[in-house]
Amino acid sequence: MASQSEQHLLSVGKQCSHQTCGLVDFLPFKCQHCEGSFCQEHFMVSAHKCPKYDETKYNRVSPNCPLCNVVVAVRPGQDANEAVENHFLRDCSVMTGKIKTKSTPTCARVRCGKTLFAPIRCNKCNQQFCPAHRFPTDHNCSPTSAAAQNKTTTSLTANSRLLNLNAKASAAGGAAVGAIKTMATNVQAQATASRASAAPAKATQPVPTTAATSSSKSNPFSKTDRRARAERESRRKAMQERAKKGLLSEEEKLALAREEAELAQSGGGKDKKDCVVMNDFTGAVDNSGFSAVHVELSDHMENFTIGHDPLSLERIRGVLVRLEDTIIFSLIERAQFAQNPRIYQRGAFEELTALGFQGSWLEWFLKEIETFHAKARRYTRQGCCPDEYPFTSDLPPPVIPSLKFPKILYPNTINANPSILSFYIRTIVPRITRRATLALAVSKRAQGITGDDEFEDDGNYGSAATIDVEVLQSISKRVHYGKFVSESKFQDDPAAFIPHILDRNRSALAGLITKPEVEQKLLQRLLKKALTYSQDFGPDGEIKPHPNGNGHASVTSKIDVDGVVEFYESFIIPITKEVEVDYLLQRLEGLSEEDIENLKQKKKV
Ligand SMILES: C=C(O[C@@H]1C=C(C(=O)O)C=C[C@H]1O)C(=O)O
Repeated sequence: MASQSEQHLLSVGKQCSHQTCGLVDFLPFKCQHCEGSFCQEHFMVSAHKCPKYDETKYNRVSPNCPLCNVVVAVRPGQDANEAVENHFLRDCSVMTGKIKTKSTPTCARVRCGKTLFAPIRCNKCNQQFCPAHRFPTDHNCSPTSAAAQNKTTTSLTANSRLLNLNAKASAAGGAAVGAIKTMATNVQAQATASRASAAPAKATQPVPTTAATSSSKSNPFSKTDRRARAERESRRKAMQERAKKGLLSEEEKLALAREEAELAQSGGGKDKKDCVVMNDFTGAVDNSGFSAVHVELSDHMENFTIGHDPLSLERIRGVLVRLEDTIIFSLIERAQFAQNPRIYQRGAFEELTALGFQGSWLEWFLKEIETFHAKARRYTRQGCCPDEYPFTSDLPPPVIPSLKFPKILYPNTINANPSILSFYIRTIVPRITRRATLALAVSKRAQGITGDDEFEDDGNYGSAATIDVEVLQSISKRVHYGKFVSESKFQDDPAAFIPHILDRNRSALAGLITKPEVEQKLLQRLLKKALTYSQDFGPDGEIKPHPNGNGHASVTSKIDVDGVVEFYESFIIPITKEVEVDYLLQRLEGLSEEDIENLKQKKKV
């Protein structure tokens, strides 16, 4: 029984209102929602399951738009998804094309994203941070030049933006994750849609080298319009200058690209050309008097319908680096299945013979898939500037008008696909599927199936051939990108190449285009990528450590890592260089001696 003084003390404190607690707390906490008194253990709304707490009124996270990085306001009770969707449709400067007013910057540290009212710029990586992350050690600083940093930021693809977005989502906590995930899905859908519906017509209109032109909507003679045009032109030129220094934000670059496209569409009084001639192949200014204006949008963009310098060696190499990922991941997919040699043997399927098709199962897949892709205008006219080369011939014309790409490559007839297909079937498939093939044989022997039948196949003809086509298309694109490399190097210094082209000196040309340091770095990078991408992860994302046949101990590997490197070293790089030399040998065809002399005088500044 408590004494009198203790009784007195008890009257000072308050009993915890939690139904199972009742502790007398001398410094009780008061819940702002239900106004109950609680001890330290139960004062949180979650601890006493407060009936008066409204989650939507309090725990709201305002997500950042993944495209324009503006904080999207979410009204009390409003679904975050809905708020974000509305932002996309009405306010997002990237989705709507409105030139973005300067938004308040946010902390560049991943999973922070705090709105910065007093940004602190890191003098190493040139990004802006909140006070908590202003030091390089607090924000995983990657010291690069301001321009490169800007470029890196600029070249964020939709996907990498989405990755950042997911990082923000997990940092932002539950309420926003759904909205951000929905937004991420829609961003991808929008990005795909906008890529698919990219208006190529604008990019094909010539861009006059003269000063500002009148837009078709305005009156070219009115003073007000002239001033508006002049302002617009001076703003465009200023942005172009900043673009050259890599100082534009992504949105500004998109705005500039849009400005260029609109200007190109208004086109000026000159006769329209089918193609924007991105280069004068004769060495003289091309007869249209036009030269394209490029805006660097991203180092890795292959989209030739958006103006950027398609012959920048840095951009081209960026595409080759990105294609390494595509090739590795598609090989990882193929490695799941046994070799299934039957799908590469002509006449092995009587069902195909009955259809009148004499080729192999894989050749049938190539024909059917490429027929559909040709109708969807995947293959532009040969020799101009395609970066997609079919493995089959006699394909139908596109059902929609073909894209009028700007002329980038010199007309040529080079197609290395027959060699790529043969090497793939004879060398890559057996090596990359060896583990699955041997595992299949073990399981067949366990069922008493022995001899050749052990190694026959796992019956996944459709899956294996579908992935085969993907691998072949990615290797083909990579190898034929050598043409862009050659055109870029040729334009840098035509005089260095022309004598060897005229002498048909393959080894001298090969010596000019070969960059051993680039190749060496590529093979080192490739090994790291293959090791990383092929790791097996557990349900919690942990790496499943166990030794494997590759000799790279302690990590799992879904693919023959050494095989990937060998494919590049022994085939992909050599055949790329053969394509580069073959392209150069055709580079002067059809040019007069005067044209060739003019070319010799040119040197890229
Ligand atoms: C592609 C280039 O040209 C050559 C081919 C290379 C390749 O196929 O990876 C790499 C360097 C060069 O030897 C280049 O210079 O980047």
